[in-house]
Amino acid sequence: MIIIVFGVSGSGKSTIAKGLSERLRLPYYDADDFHPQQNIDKMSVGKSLNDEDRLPWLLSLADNINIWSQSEGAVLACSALKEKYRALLSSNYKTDINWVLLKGTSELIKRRMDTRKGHYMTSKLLNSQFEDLEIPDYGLHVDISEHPDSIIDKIISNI
Ligand SMILES: Nc1ncnc2c1ncn2[C@@H]1O[C@H](COP(=O)(O)OP(=O)(O)OP(=O)(O)O)[C@@H](O)[C@H]1O
Ligand SMILES: O=C(O)[C@H](O)[C@@H](O)[C@H](O)[C@H](O)CO
Repeated sequence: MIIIVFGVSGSGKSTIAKGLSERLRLPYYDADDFHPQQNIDKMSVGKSLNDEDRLPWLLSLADNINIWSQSEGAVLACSALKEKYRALLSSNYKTDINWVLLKGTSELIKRRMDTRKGHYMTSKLLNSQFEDLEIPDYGLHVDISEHPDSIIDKIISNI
């Protein structure tokens, strides 16, 4: 089984994907760990990524999803903001991906990001993340205002 937890920066993807992987006993991966260094450097100086920056990253993730789907499966935390990014992520993979969108207001997410320590991504880029986000009409959409445990329970009972 492949689950992709997606949404804007700071929406809780890593927190929720990690928790889901523990509960479901599936390996956890964070798409942040697959960015080329130049993407990390760009975000670290407060510049948002464009389609060109994201392409090699998405292609390498698509290859990995293909590999994971043939072994133990995975829970992947990945922004996957645009429809064409999600199409790329699923292009090598024959069966359906379980898409889980974390939805919340920019005020709530900004508050959480501003108290998060030691992360290269600050809330300065949050507006551009919301501008890029294309909300699909498929997948499970979950409200992030609740405690992570209740969000994880809700996801598990709906996938
Ligand atoms: N449901 C929640 N309730 C309260 N705090 C939360 C919740 N989910 C996440 N957080 C906190 O919000 C912050 C952002 O969460 P997290 O790092 O998991 O988001 P992310 O989407 O993975 O971010 P990024 O894309 O920038 O890596 C963290 O400090 C995390 O502890
Ligand atoms: O598509 C993107 O713009 C990136 O994936 C970002 O979302 C960051 O990687 C992440 O949010 C930082 O942690």
